[in-house]
Amino acid sequence: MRSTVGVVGWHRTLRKTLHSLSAPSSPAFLGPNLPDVWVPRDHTSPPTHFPESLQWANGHSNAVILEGKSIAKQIKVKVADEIRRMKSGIGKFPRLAVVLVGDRRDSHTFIQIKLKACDQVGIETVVAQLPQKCAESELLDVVSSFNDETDVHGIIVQLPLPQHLDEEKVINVLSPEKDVDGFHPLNMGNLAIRGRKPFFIPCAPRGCVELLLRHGVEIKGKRAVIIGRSKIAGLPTSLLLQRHHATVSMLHSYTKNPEQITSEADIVVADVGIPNIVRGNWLKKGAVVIDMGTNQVKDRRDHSFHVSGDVCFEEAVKVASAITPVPGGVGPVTISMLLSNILDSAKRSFEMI
Ligand SMILES: NC(=O)C1=CN([C@@H]2O[C@H](COP(=O)(O)OP(=O)(O)OC[C@H]3O[C@@H](n4cnc5c(N)ncnc54)[C@H](OP(=O)(O)O)[C@@H]3O)[C@@H](O)[C@H]2O)C=CC1
Ligand SMILES: Nc1nc(=O)c2c([nH]1)NC[C@@H]1CN(c3ccc(C(=O)N[C@@H](CCC(=O)O)C(=O)O)cc3)C=[N+]21
Repeated sequence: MRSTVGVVGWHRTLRKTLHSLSAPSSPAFLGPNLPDVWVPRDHTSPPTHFPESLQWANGHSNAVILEGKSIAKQIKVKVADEIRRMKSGIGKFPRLAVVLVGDRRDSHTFIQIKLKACDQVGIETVVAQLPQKCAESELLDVVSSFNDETDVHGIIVQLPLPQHLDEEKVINVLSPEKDVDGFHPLNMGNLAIRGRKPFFIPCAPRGCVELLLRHGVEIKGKRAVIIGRSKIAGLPTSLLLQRHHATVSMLHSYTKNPEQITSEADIVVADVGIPNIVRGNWLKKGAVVIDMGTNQVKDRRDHSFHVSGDVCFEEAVKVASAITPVPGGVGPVTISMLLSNILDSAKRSFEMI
């Protein structure tokens, strides 16, 4: 079975020494009134101001730029340190299996970013690459075989899948205990219901909340508007923000007059996939803006690509009190949250937690 799959290979850990920074303790990811078991392990960070990481935008605005790269680096240092201690203590380390179908340019870019990050912290990876036209049964077999491998602690199936494949069927087959993306209905359902505990919280929503907490943005009682309802970002972000006691509205492609709704929001999260859809006049003065959009835009003249967010930054920065840049905002923190989820999964498997 595995012979039909291009297994790119095991990427042995480089265990590069990421210079040690002060070790932050944990924020309560699932909201302030949840039991201690909810508090993620100590490789994530407290709700504290990090003045050194704040930058002030130039021009007409004094919006704080919610920079994600340095936060991601700090989390990576903690994860790498734990993995180093795991390796020297019990001689084991985490392994991630990545399933990549087809040849979408953006998916290949995202996978390269994930593999590099795993390599930096000492997570071993294996990639199963399937052709665009692969049969659904072939994909399901690959996922099932990774479910059965005890030394695989996390599995990600890069989305979106080609249209002929049933995404929900594939995610259903994933073992919820290896579902480090947090997309399995058991994990998503448990995220939705107050008092319940998923094995994993999806990475982009965790990245969004980590950024808000790190920069001291209050979530409780705030009006949050999420534009987009995908299972990767929009839906779980709305679920996580309600667990943090925000009052949440979700907008989608059938929403009429979205700018009316966003202009009442304290926190606006954009997860649409359309460059610059969110304009400055969509925002209330002083709103906090999280731009999850990572759109690869082709330059008409030289055919090169650049990354653009869903928010028109130049306009929004003049209105917002704080805003994430693209690139360098939520994206890198999302990746560090994936590393944190994989480490947690390995620790659970080794009965270290
Ligand atoms: N930074 C990060 O960590 C991450 C970034 N992303 C980025 O976020 C973007 C979206 O990705 P993804 O969620 O996978 O995309 P999807 O296409 O799965 O979802 C897009 C969502 O936007 C909604 N939408 C589409 N058009 C409009 C509109 N005109 N007004 C309001 N809502 C609209 C859709 O509504 P409907 O449901 O009605 O179709 C849908 O819910 C991409 O740029 C992606 O790269 C994604 C995940 C993580
Ligand atoms: N199973 C699955 N899990 C995912 O988590 C998943 C997915 N499928 N499909 C696609 C989306 C998108 N996503 C991003 C992750 C990192 C960046 C990221 O690192 N962005 C960098 C720049 C990236 C670039 O240069 O292209 C930044 O914003 O600075 C962006 C987007 C995860 N997704």
